[in-house]
Amino acid sequence: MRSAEAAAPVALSELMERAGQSLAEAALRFAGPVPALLLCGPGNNGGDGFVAARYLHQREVEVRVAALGEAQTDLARAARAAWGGAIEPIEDAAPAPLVIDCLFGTGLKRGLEDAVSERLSGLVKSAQWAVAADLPSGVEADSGGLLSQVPAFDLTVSFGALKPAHRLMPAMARMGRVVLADIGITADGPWFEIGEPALPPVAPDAHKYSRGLVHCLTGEMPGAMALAASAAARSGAGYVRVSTSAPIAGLPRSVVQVGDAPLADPRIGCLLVGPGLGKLPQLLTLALTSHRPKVIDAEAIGHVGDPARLKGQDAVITPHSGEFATLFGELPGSKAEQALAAAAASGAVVVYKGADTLVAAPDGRLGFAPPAPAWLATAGTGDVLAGMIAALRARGMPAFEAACAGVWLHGRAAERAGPYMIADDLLEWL
Ligand SMILES: NC(=O)C1=CN([C@@H]2O[C@H](COP(=O)(O)OP(=O)(O)OC[C@H]3O[C@@H](n4cnc5c(N)ncnc54)[C@H](O)[C@@H]3O)[C@@H](O)[C@H]2O)[C@@H](O)CC1
Ligand SMILES: Nc1ncnc2c1ncn2[C@@H]1O[C@H](COP(=O)(O)OP(=O)(O)O)[C@@H](O)[C@H]1O
Repeated sequence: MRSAEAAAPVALSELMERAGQSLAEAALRFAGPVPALLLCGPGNNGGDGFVAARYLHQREVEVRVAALGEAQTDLARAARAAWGGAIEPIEDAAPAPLVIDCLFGTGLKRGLEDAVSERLSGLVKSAQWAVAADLPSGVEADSGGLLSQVPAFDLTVSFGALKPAHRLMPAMARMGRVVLADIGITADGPWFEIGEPALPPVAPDAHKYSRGLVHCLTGEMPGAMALAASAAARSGAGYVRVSTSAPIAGLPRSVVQVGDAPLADPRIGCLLVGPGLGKLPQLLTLALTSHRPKVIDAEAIGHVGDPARLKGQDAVITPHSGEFATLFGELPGSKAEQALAAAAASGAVVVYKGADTLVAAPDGRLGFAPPAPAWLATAGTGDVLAGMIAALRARGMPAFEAACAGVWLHGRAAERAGPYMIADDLLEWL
């Protein structure tokens, strides 16, 4: 973000003007012309607040401004002077129906003082609408951590680009709706928000093998693999084959159940191992003898042991936090940094699941999932995701793109399936 700012073709004062105007417009559209209280901090986040106050006043909204100390940057000082209206000390500020938090943004270095964070929380709780400028004050921009108590906002207006905290827990749960205001700069980092994927078209001369063969290795709990294999079949694979020692109930009839099959079969577009595997590490070892692309999920992740075993395997791994810790131990840094370190250590694309799923590639690319419904937190949804990614991989998408596409489609399917869905229902919405 800071490098984007430095490279921006427009003056910083103009960026602040645009940020403040966007904030005012977004708050007005969201809350309507109700009396507003802007809380302005000492840095440029506070400067955005003074600009927004000026715009709201021009739009005939009743505005009050409360400041935390004096402005500390030239830009903020200029914005404060241009406001020209009264400024109350934050300790004395009375509540208002609309509270706009411009205390701190990306420059926050430590938690807010207790008295300030309590004041902020009190004003936010008593407001009808609470809006945060760029980031709620107390949120650490890069990690998504909370440096002090952060109340729940209804709307967060991010300037120029989303920051990691907009997509990482616990911060993302405090932001309400997040909107991105275009202020004329673009992010230039290696990370991005995963968007709707462009899926490979079905070629006019396609046949079932060219559309992608997913081969699944079943373990001790065939139900989990039934979910994963069904998801692969519903995600456009031309052929889904399950090797199993006993017939699995509940699989679509189009999914072929076999005994042993050679894993070196060049028609295999993706091998899937893990869902329902149980205590059968030998099946992972078998999968790793194949040179075909693979998705490694669930218990199979725990059987890897040394992440370096995955080097050269062309693998996507899909751990939740417990499986991640089993394979990689306690890594330092934010969830994003941990996922990137894990991808580098294993050479695999890492789908680090949870309420804030992200996808990391060994080359440093990092995709943050858009928010998905919390009702995905139900048994078997991870199996469905693994099957979806395996199908997309078999259809020819590269590992990172297939993982990102699977995550995006999974979240949207859950939205359509509704709050009382079970993992089986998700299959109907792929
Ligand atoms: N990056 C960009 O391109 C743009 C940024 N803008 C705004 O500028 C913000 C960043 O501005 P700044 O870098 O000035 O940072 P902030 O406004 O977030 O605050 C930083 C200031 O607060 C002090 N500080 C940090 N933590 C504190 C604490 N706990 N208690 C007391 N003081 C503390 C710092 O020493 C510094 O003086 C963004 O979040 C955004 O709102 C916009 O003006 C538009 C353009
Ligand atoms: N609170 C949540 N909000 C959004 N998605 C969630 C939440 N909790 C879990 N998920 C998603 O649900 C899926 C659960 O997968 P996993 O933990 O492997 O479950 P299982 O092993 O039972 O299939 C993952 O895709 C994860 O990202």
